[in-house]
Amino acid sequence: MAVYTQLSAEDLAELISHYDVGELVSAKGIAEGVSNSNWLLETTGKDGGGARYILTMYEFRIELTDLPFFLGLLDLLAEKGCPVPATIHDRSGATHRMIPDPADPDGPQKAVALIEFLPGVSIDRPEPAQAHAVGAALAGIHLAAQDYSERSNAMGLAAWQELIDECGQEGLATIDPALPDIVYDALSGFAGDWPGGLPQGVCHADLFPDNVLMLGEKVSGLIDFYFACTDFFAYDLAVTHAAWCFADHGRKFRPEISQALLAGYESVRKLTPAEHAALPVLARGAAMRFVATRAYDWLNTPADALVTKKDPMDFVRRMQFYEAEGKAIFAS
Ligand SMILES: Nc1ncnc2c1ncn2[C@@H]1O[C@H](COP(=O)(O)OP(=O)(O)O)[C@@H](O)[C@H]1O
Ligand SMILES: N[C@@H](CCOP(=O)(O)O)C(=O)O
Repeated sequence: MAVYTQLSAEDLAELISHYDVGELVSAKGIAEGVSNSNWLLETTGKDGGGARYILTMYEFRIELTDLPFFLGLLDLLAEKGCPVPATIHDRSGATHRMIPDPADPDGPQKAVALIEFLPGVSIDRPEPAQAHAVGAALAGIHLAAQDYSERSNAMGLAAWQELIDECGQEGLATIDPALPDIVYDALSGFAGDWPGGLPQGVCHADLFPDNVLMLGEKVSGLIDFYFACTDFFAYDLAVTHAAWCFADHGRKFRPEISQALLAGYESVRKLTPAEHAALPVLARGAAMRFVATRAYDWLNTPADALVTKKDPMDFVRRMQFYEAEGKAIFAS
C-alpha cells in the first residue's frame, strides 16, 4: 500500500484546476509502491475526450532539490521517444507544485507532480523476449540521456556502509544470525575491487520488474526514476540483472533471462571489454545496495506502516550467487 496522505476530492479538484487537463472525474489510490503516494486520476481531458494521469506525492527518500532532475529527465526521455511518462506542467510551466498536507495544514507543504499515465502491467515472471526488451529499453535511456545534467548516486558504496552501520550488528542479527558477517565481509571486499573509469551517464538505478510496464513482449513504460543518478552504465545493467534474473526469492538463477537481458542491452549499446570484465563485481555491488536499503527499512519501518517490507535475504542470496558464479555467467 502506498498512499500515505489522504487527499479529499476537493483537494484533488483544487490541484487539478492549475493544469490544462479538464475536470476531475475520479481518483483512485494506488496500492503498489513504497516511497511515494500515488493516485490514478481520470479527468474530462484537455479536449473533453477523457484522460488518465498519475498523481505522485513525494513522501520519503526524495530531496526536493532533486525533483527538477527527476522530472526534467522524464520530459527529456519522453521527448526522445523512450517509453517514459512525460511530466504534465501546470499553467505556469512548473513540473511540480507544493500543497498543504490536510492532516497538518500548518506544517510543511508536500511536493506533487502530475505524470502521464502509461498502459501496461508489471511482470512477475518474465519470459526471455520480455527480458530482451527490458535490456534494450535500458540501453535506450542510457543513450538518450547522454547530454543530461549530473546527479551523484546517493545510494552508492558509501551509503551502503552507512545504512549497514546504522542497522548495527545486533539489528542485522535479528534479521538473520549470519547477516552481520556476510555484509561486513562483502563491504570490505568492494573497496579494492570496485572498478574506475567505466562509461557512465544517467542511470535508472532501480529498474525492478515493478518499475517496468509491459504490453506482451513490448516495454510500454519505464517508471519510478526517483533513484536516477550518474553512475556506470554497467552498474545500472547489473542492478537490472539482479532484479530480473532470479526466481524464488533469489534462490534460483534464470540463465535464459540473464542471456536475453544482456543480449537485449547489447542490441542497442555494446559493452566495452572493461565493462564486461567488471560485471561480476558490479552485480555483487548491485545486490549489496538492495541488501543495505532493505535491511535498513526492515529494522526502521514502523510496525503499523501500510507497506510490505522487502526481505534483505533475497538479495543476500543473489550476492552470494554472484560471488560464486559471477565470472562464469558474465563470461562473453
Ligand atoms: N506513469 C505511470 N503510468 C501508469 N502507472 C503508473 C505510472 N507511474 C506509477 N504507476 C503505478 O503506480 C505504482 C507505484 O508507482 P512508483 O513510482 O513505482 O511508486 P514508488 O516510488 O512508491 O515505488 C506503479 O507500480 C504503477 O502501478
Ligand atoms: N526496488 C527496491 C525498493 C525501491 O522501491 P520502489 O517501489 O521505489 O521501486 C527493492 O526492491 O528493494
